[in-house]
Amino acid sequence: MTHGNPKADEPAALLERRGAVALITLNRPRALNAVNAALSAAVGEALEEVAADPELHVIVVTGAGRAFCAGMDLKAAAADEPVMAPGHEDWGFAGLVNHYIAKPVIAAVNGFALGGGTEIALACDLVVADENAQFGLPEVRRGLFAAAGGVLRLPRQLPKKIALEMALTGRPLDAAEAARWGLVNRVAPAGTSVEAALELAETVAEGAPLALQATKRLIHRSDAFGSDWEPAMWDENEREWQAVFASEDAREGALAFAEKRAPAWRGR
Ligand SMILES: CCCCCCCCCCCCC/C=C/C(=O)SCCNC(=O)CCNC(=O)[C@H](O)C(C)(C)COP(=O)(O)OP(=O)(O)OC[C@H]1O[C@@H](n2cnc3c(N)ncnc32)[C@H](O)[C@@H]1OP(=O)(O)O
Repeated sequence: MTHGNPKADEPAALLERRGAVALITLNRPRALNAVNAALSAAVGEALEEVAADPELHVIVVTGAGRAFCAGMDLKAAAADEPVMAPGHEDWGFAGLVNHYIAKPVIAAVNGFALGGGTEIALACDLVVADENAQFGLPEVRRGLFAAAGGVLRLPRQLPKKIALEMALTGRPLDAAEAARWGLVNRVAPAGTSVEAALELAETVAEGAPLALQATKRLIHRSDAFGSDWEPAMWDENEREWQAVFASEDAREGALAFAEKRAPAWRGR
């Protein structure tokens, strides 16, 4: 019996190409896109395909049906089935939450984002939430804790007392409250979060791929250093600058401006 999929052969994650934007959909709607080994492996394959495709510059992740992701598959865990795909530790669910992805990632949170679902949103660079979305870390109420980045990222993205209240009580935030605390960039009207996220992704994709990736890397790296980010980050900033400024795209960007035309990025 295939967990959560209406049909046995339906992939647990879908990959669609929208120009320079890749749309990855967690596809276990009957289990509210809970993360089991099949979904993690399918996400891993999609992410590896996107990472290797020079034509794809930005990623949008969303969920099929009425949930974004209801977290780890508790039924699989109860049945002692693996919840992470062996061999996909570097990609899959782990890849989504562990920043193994150089390209900017936007979460289109179309519904429940609980446990690992909120952890995916925390790991994404931008978050667009449906106005009916819910974010929460109920792990402690399941005998677990938010081990996929939740306890590590929440206090860096929200005020610590709010992070502690979420993680210690499992209390969910609705989209408006999540946006108020900075967990969400945009709240979209009900049912339009994917469309809004794709529009935002197209805006991001107007930037040069190498510059986008250097920007993402440096912002996350400097964030990791907390307040004492100097001088180590200036050295890293210089290394990234030298690489990007020497790229064909840096020259193309300047030329396009001078010639009053749109740039044609080559990703090198
Ligand atoms: C990974 C990087 C490396 C790090 C290394 C560390 C290891 C990492 C390990 C993995 C990550 C650990 C940290 C994360 C842990 C978790 O995520 S724990 C799970 C947290 N999630 C929850 O507790 C949510 C559980 N679900 C609910 O509370 C409710 O379903 C709901 C979301 C509030 C919706 O309720 P309702 O509308 O009433 O729908 P339901 O009938 O409950 O659900 C519909 C069907 O979906 C099934 N389902 C829902 N959630 C899950 C789930 N999490 N697992 C499995 N199945 C789920 C539900 O059972 C229903 O199915 P049917 O009964 O068959 O219809």
